[in-house]
Amino acid sequence: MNNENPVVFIQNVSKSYGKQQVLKNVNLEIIPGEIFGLLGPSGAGKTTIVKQLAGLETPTQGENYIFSEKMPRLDLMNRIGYMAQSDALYGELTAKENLDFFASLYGLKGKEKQQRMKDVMEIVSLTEHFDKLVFNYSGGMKRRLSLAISLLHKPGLLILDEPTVGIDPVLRKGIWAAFKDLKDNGTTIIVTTHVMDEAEKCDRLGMIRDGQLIAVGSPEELKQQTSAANIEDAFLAYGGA
Ligand SMILES: Nc1ncnc2c1ncn2[C@@H]1O[C@H](COP(=O)(O)OP(=O)(O)OP(=O)(O)O)[C@@H](O)[C@H]1O
Repeated sequence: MNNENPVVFIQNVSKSYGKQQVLKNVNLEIIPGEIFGLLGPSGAGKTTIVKQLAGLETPTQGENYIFSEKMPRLDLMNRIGYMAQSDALYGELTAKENLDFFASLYGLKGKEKQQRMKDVMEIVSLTEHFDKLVFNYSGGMKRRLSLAISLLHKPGLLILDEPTVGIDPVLRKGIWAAFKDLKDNGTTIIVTTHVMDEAEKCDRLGMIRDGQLIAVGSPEELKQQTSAANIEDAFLAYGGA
């Protein structure tokens, strides 16, 4: 931990939908410039956490702070990039038109907008598909376009819900290289995943099961503390079965 204020501060957060409690007293700090992974099985509560951080949901109890401001806050939206689990794209438009639409929403204009659209398409290796209708994109291409859109306004905090689902290993490697570059430029990144080799690439991980954070630490720390050979075994040792 360093002395800077955390980018994300989750304080005693619980969430219920009707009678079902899906988050149970979650406490977490995410520090500037780290890649933080939320790891857990389907239904554990990962999406619920990141939706709250993106300002799309509110907790039943507790508070979420981003850049020291209590969420949700509309004026923080231009400092946060959010990529949802399902792609929110316009199929009848080209990739370029989709980018143009979202870039305008973020207030980008003129040459800067055009340049930024090119840059983000390059990051996700879609440059040659700029003018293709999104309807004709594959699932993995749509994921990459969604990622490109989340990067348009150079957010300080990037929140990515299963960003690499449906993306082949070669492109996945490229995307993780892009995450490292963004991190090196000071971006803080949160990714949800249940892919173990991705979890290994995070600076720190939060293991979540049944709405509870059961362990937080670097992949090395988590393995050492449980004498596990890999993250999957560490997860099991913390009770993540
Ligand atoms: N709007 C909602 N109304 C009712 N229940 C919900 C709602 N959103 C989420 N849930 C429930 O909350 C629990 C946690 O869901 P969540 O989507 O956060 O899990 P997850 O860890 O992201 O899973 P996955 O990896 O499958 O996306 C699940 O039991 C889910 O059914």
